[in-house]
Amino acid sequence: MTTDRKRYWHECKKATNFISKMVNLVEGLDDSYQTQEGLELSDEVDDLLQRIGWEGLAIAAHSEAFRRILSLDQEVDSQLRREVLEALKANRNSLEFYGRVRNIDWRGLLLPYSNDSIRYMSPALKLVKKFWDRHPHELAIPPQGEDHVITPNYNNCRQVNITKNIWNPADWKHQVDPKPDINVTMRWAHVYDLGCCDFCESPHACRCQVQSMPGELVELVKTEDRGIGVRALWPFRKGDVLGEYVGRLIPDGSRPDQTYALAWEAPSDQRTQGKVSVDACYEGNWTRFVNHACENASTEYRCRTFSDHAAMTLEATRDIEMYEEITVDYGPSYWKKRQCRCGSPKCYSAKQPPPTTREEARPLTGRARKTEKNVMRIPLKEIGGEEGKDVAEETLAEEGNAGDDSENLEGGGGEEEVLCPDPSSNVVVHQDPSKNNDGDGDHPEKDDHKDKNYVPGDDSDGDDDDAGPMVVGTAEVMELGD
Ligand SMILES: C[S@@+](CC[C@H](N)C(=O)[O-])C[C@H]1O[C@@H](n2cnc3c(N)ncnc32)[C@H](O)[C@@H]1O
Repeated sequence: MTTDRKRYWHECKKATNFISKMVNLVEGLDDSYQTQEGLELSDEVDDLLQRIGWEGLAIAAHSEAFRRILSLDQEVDSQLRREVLEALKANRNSLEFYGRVRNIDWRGLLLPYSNDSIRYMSPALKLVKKFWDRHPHELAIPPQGEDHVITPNYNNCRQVNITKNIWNPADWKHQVDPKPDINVTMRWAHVYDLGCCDFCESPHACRCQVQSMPGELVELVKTEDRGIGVRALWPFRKGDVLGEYVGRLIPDGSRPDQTYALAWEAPSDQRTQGKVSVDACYEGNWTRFVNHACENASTEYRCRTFSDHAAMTLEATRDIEMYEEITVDYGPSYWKKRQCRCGSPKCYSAKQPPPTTREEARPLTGRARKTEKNVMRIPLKEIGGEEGKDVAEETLAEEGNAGDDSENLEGGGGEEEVLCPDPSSNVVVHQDPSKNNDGDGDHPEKDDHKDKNYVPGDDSDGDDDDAGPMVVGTAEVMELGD
């Protein structure tokens, strides 16, 4: 066994012992806890379990510091312990996301107790079926104080997580240059000169990968006024390649709403300019949720050649602290017709008065409604929704309340999943009945998608869906006409 594996194995063993102790403590089985302090501790643990559940406790159990905090053998300042426990309770969702992105096998720690009726245990084990079968970047943490986990969606379709770009010839069928039948971003396609690998300098397809570990260590959070954003769960360093901006590769100019469209351009070949866009509105990964900052943005997009293709990467331009929101500068042109809310004195939108209400926001972006042709909108009755009501709203939070041993944790009463096929593709998009997010930062119930007349790309409601060009780092996000 390598040292790392050995260390991990020891940590798991310690976490297992810790959980066993906690089970005994909660069940009052261990006499050694029947001291004055033990009784207090058992109350505190009980309280903690009601808030973060056994799953939260099992995730935290992998931390040496946390185990010490709840250890009777250690001299721990009770004030400090209370503060840590309070912080955990307040950040329960972050804790679960952390467990997910770090692949912590918290469930393995709890399974031995699945047949005993330990207090609060059964919701934790049932929870797996719903909450934990989602990719963590298909879920966003709500603002502090709220419990609902948010499922990001766009135009009522869940924003699914993918790991690779999608090239579908159907998206390119009217295209002459490049021709529809070949994915031009691939190195083996030899349509454009994509240069050598940026990392190993190989002129041929190589095995280089964007490191997935640090890149995955982020969580989606609902911001107050900028929709969903991304927060670091790891201290990144300047120069780290955090991830690849992936999505559907579509011809430049083919989608009216460019909120999530990023121009793909290989710097080694001028002919690539303005040809391909990486559109991540429906399929993409966490990088699409990185919000803009006019000043001191922490990352930039770059076009890199590596592995078997040329891709847009998101790279740290300075050190990023753990828990800091990751930002990128979209460039001034993106904000010509949108209102930036970064709050910086050097804000691109500073010349315009910031909208204080949605009403005031309208003139800034008020435009004629446009129809997004290649998105199929399914009438409610076809998807089993209630007449007169938009797509059903259930939140994962209802399913995922660890302290609640209710029936719907099992799955039946939870989320209704509807398939929303994009007619131009083979990819099936899951239509999401839960709360929406269209990037405007408003309460989901009041968002555009509740509006029957909502048309993607319409900015008359001031939510900045589409407007001028967006420049990110060295790349430019396509400007699409009306
Ligand atoms: C690429 S998306 C970023 C993720 C987005 N917040 C979401 O919830 O999906 C870009 C959109 O996010 C919102 N946004 C990002 N940064 C912003 C900022 N500084 N001020 C206002 N809105 C911002 C705008 O609606 C923008 O069109």
